[in-house]
Amino acid sequence: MASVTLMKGANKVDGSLKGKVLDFLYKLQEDDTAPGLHIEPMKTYKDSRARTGRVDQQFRAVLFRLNAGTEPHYVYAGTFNHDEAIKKAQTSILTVNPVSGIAELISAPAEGSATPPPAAVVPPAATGPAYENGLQKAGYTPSYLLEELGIPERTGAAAIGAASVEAFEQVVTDEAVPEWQGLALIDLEAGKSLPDVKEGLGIGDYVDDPTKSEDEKLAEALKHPASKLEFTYAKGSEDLEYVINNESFQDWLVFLHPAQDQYAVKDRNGAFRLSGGAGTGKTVVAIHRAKHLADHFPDSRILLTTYTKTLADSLAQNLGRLDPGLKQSDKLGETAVTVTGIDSVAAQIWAKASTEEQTGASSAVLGTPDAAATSRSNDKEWGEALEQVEHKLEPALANPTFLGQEYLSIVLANSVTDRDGYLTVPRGGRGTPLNRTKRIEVWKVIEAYRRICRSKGAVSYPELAALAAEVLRLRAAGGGGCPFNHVIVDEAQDFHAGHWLLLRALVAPGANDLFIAEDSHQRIYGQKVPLSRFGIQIVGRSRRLTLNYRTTAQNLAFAVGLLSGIPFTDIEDTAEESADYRSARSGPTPQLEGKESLSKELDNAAGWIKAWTTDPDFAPETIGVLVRSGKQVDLLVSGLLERGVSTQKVSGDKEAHPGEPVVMTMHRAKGMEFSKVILFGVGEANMPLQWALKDLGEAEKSDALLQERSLLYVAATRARDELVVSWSGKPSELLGVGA
Ligand SMILES: Nc1ncnc2c1ncn2[C@@H]1O[C@H](COP(=O)(O)OP(=O)(O)OP(=O)(O)O)[C@@H](O)[C@H]1O
Repeated sequence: MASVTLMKGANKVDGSLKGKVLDFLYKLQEDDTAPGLHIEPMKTYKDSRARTGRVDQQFRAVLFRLNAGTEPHYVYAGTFNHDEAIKKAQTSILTVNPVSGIAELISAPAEGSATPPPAAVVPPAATGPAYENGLQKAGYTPSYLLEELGIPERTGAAAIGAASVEAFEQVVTDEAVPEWQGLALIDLEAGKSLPDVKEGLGIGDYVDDPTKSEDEKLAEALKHPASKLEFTYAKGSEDLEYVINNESFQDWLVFLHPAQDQYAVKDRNGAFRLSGGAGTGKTVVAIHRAKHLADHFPDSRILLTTYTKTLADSLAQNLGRLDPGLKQSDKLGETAVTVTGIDSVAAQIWAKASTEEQTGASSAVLGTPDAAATSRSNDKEWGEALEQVEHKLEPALANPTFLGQEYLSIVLANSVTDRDGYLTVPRGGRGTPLNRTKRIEVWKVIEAYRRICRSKGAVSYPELAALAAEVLRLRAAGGGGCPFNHVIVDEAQDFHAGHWLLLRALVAPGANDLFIAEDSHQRIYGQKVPLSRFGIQIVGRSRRLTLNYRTTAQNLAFAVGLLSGIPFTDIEDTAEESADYRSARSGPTPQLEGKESLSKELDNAAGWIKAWTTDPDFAPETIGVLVRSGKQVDLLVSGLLERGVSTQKVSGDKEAHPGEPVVMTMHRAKGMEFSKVILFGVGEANMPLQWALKDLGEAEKSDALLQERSLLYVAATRARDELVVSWSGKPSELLGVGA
């Protein structure tokens, strides 16, 4: 028997070779002395542990053999063409970094060669705009980086000497530079302090233990949190299969950043909030946390929830990928992980409540015992209420946006059921002040709204959430307990007061009760409401992720630029930063293209899609064309078809099929990602949507504008590799590019 650790990239072999690699590794685990494996040491080597093994006639596996326990342990570094494998085995060294204690595979120049490893090459000089290197600015020197972190002086010098963003990225993403070193340099360059960088990577004071053999030290180092960025231990044959069969873009299933890992597994003594820019892995952490809690508390009932059904379906699918054996259940309150959208949770609780519970909840929330709740109301009923009631409200108050927000954030959030209650309830946090006379007028409309909805047997989604919360509250007060032990929320920035009431009622306050992943910059629905109002205390229990795994540094810079200078606050009203988001990937600069007519803009989009899809290996469905409104989706699909480009419209719960680029609204693209993205129609007429701002008061208008900006940020951050932004006529003011 032998045990095996796999290195990142182990899965990056051609599909046809995967089966052979797996066979080789199974046999290695069973018996490393089996003759068919041809495990051979190198004649010349830099590391005496280096071996190659025979995968087939042409391909060899590169391995490092450790004697650190009762059975041999192999670190598998990948499968390569015969000659390449020999060279890699001869020139690579598996070692423990003497300063950080992290395991790393480094390359040494081949015997007799004077060529230094790539990181020593001085990167090209700046070609783009003036670049201020954060390492230079902070006064770091190569010797300091070596002393404090163990980053070789040659790498440190190259990073400090980088004179452009591209040159810096070339250094930190160089294959010869261990991943943890690249990430540490990216963090330091972005201005993170050295102690924070060390903490983020789990680097403490490493002390060499002379009583241990070198192999024992290596085996220990492989367990360091930052070693897990590149090395993963395969427990048995199932683990081997899992890693090797992984698609290349699903590295997150196995290789977590130490910060991500920590947020996934650390016990919390109450609610906890994880924030972070788009693509920093909040969803990845939420999924890992669900699995971690299920593994560690096998008798518990866990809810993983988010804003929409589509996103919930994708969470369920990815949780299934992470752990195919994990019990998932659609039934609320089963010992399992339930993955479902928050509105569906509310609907299920209400539907299953007893008549007595429904009557009690309806009286407490709506002031009437008979909320039938058989259908859903929407904004239309506000229009009807305004028509039915004689009121003296000015246009800024007499509109569905203001009234809907007031109703949700003040009336429902505080279970106000009558006029006196409304006249005395505190309205802190609402932008538009209301004196007593105005409150009386507003209440008249609210009463009419409630009456109209009741006559239709309808409740709104927020009402349903508040009703479900009250059902649970009544049940818990009667000794019935809460349906869940742990609740994990993704995309929490869009949750409204009704949702927060429900979340609080779904799980009792206590250890690991609520884990909240959110990004205030991506709030595109609803109102921000302080969580403390709902008995959820996260002040001081909040952390941020800043490394973007999804998009290139160029796309990220563009997206973050959309937010710069605009103040954002998080769920607890604390200023939210965006300046320090960063990416370790590089790609083309986003293209901003204004055309004189819609027809020309369509020509342009068709041109991009045709160019991208000429490569037969490129999957067309990884192109996303995103627009502001549903109307534009239809226009685009037919306009592109006229130009010989067939696309698919994706809306609602519909899933995209392979073979065609996807056209959808920016709202629908929330939480998704594409290789290439065109943001189409980002002109003055479409963004911000003028009709959505009509008649709004100052506070509501500025919030609506903020949400339009966030929507553009959400849309721009869907692109992994390439981004094109186009418009016809004048550009949107949100782009800040001038006419
Ligand atoms: N440790 C990791 N290794 C490799 N890829 C990762 C890692 N963490 C995240 N990713 C990838 O980065 C992308 C973004 O991750 P994720 O969707 O979790 O981010 P997010 O913060 O939830 O983004 P958004 O807020 O935009 O929805 C995904 O493609 C994911 O696979």
